[in-house]
Amino acid sequence: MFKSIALLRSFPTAFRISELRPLLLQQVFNSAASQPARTMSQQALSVRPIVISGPSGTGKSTLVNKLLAEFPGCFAFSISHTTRNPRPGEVNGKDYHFVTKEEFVKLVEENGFLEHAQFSGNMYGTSKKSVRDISSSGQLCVLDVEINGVKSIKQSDLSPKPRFIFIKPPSMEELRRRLESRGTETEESLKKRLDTTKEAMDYADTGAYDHVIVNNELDVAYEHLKGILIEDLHKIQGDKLKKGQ
Ligand SMILES: Nc1ncnc2c1ncn2[C@@H]1O[C@H](COP(=O)(O)OP(=O)(O)OP(=O)(O)O)[C@@H](O)[C@H]1O
Repeated sequence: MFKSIALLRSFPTAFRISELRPLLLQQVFNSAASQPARTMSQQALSVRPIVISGPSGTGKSTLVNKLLAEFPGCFAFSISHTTRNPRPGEVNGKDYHFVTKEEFVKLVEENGFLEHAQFSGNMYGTSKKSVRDISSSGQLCVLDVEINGVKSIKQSDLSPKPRFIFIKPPSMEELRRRLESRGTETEESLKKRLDTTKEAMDYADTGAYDHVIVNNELDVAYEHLKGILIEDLHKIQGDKLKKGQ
C-alpha cells in the first residue's frame, strides 16, 4: 500500500532515524538515558519541543546535526512504539517500544499518540508520553515531521507547546540539485519528494509555522535556527551544570 520511504517521511524523525540512522539515535538516546533521576528539591526544567518540517532535501538533517554537534547532550529524539518484532540486537525501550497490537490499539483509543500509521502490516507511532518525558528530562525534543505530522501535532494537546519551524529551500532548482547531489535518490523517489514540495510550501504560506527559515547560505540559516532556540539551550546547559553533567 505504501512505499516505504513515503511512509517513513510521514513520521517524526525519531521514527525515521531509528530506521535509517541508528547511530544517531543511539547517540541521542544514550544521552537521554544517562539522565539521573531528579530529586524533589530540584525544580524541573520543562523544555518546549521543536517540530521541524520542510520539503525533502531542504537541509533539516544538516541543520539539526549542526545543533547536535554544537550542543551535545541538549537534544533528544523520542522513541517510537511499534507492533513489529524486534530485529536481532534491537532493545525494547531503546530502539523502539515494542508492543502488542492490543497494547497499541489501547494507546490509540486513549489518544496517547501524536501520530501513528500502519506500514507493512505493522503499526508505528510516536507517543505523547515519549515526547513529554524528554521535555521534563530537561532536554529539547526534536520532531522532524511531514505536513500531516505537523497538522496532527498542532491539533494535539501536547504540553509544553512545541515551536513549529519550517525550513524553506531557496528555490525548487536548488532543492532538486541538493537532492541529486546527496546521491540517495532514484529517479522515482526524487520525483515523489519533489511532488510533495508544493503542498508543504503552500501549507507554510498559510502561516502554520512560528518560524520560517530559508536555507540558502547554510551558516546564515543555522544562526537563524540557533537564535530561535538559544534561550532554551542556555537554560538546558545551566541545568546540566547544576546537575554536574
Ligand atoms: N544551505 C545549504 N547549501 C547547500 N547544500 C545544502 C545546504 N543545506 C543542506 N545542503 C545539502 O543538501 C542535501 C540535503 O540536505 P538534508 O539531507 O539535510 O535534507 P533534509 O531536509 O533532511 O532531507 P530529508 O527530508 O530527505 O531527510 C545534503 O546533501 C546537504 O549536505
